[in-house]
Amino acid sequence: MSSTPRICVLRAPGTNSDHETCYAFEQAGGKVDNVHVFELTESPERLQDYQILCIPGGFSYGDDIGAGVIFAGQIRRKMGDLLHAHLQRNTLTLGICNGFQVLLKSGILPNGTEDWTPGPEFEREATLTWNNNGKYTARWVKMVVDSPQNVFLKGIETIEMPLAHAEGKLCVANDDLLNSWKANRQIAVRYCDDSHSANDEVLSEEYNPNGSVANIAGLSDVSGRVLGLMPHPERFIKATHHPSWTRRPERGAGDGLKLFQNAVNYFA
Ligand SMILES: NC(=O)CC[C@H](N)C(=O)O
Repeated sequence: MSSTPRICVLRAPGTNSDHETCYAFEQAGGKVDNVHVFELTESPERLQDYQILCIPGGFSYGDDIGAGVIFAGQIRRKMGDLLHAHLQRNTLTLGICNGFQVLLKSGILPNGTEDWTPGPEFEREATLTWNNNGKYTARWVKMVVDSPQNVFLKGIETIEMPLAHAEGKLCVANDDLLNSWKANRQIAVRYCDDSHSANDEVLSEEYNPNGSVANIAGLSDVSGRVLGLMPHPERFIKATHHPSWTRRPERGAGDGLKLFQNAVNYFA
């Protein structure tokens, strides 16, 4: 395997964060292609060329019938075997915001590399739905890492990033699912308060803007090779992206770059 991983940033009609996401992976030292989903459905074998697959943020298919639902259906029906083979290899998969919605609504999360099977039918026990405030909400949030085995989150304990979404509230069908995520360390990141504490008690809108169950901002699969998160690491690539940068000592790279560097360095 090459020491410089090839990265497929997969976009659909309505995706809007693909260029920033490509830039983030490039800054981390990866070799990136910005690929339209139809290119992959026409030439499925292309996915074998990549070590990292990333579904970036945006409004794929206009969020019609629920954010990420149509793109997720495309993945299950038209690219299922391809994705299954990708997950089985020693690859990484990242979904940011709309990408997380796609991973969850296709079942790639929480099932991940171990248990995901493609096909038209599947039982979904978790979803991302409308924020408690009923509005598209854009603001910076603080998070604590709860899944240190996830490749993307290696060495990160707390992190700040901006979020920007309408359908970011994670809901689960039952407590058993939540408990299994805890047992398997699948809760990747949680929204937290200024003292960086977060447990299952849902924090106020100031800290957990969508009202996600157990303050969950992102999920990992069991292997730690798949990550989906609502906030946008690609929007904190430089220290000066932070809204308080003039009052902070940090210069150079922003903390969001670490996720992309961790992914690229996994193949070094
Ligand atoms: N930034 C994004 O990817 C937004 C995701 C989706 N369109 C939503 O509003 O929920």
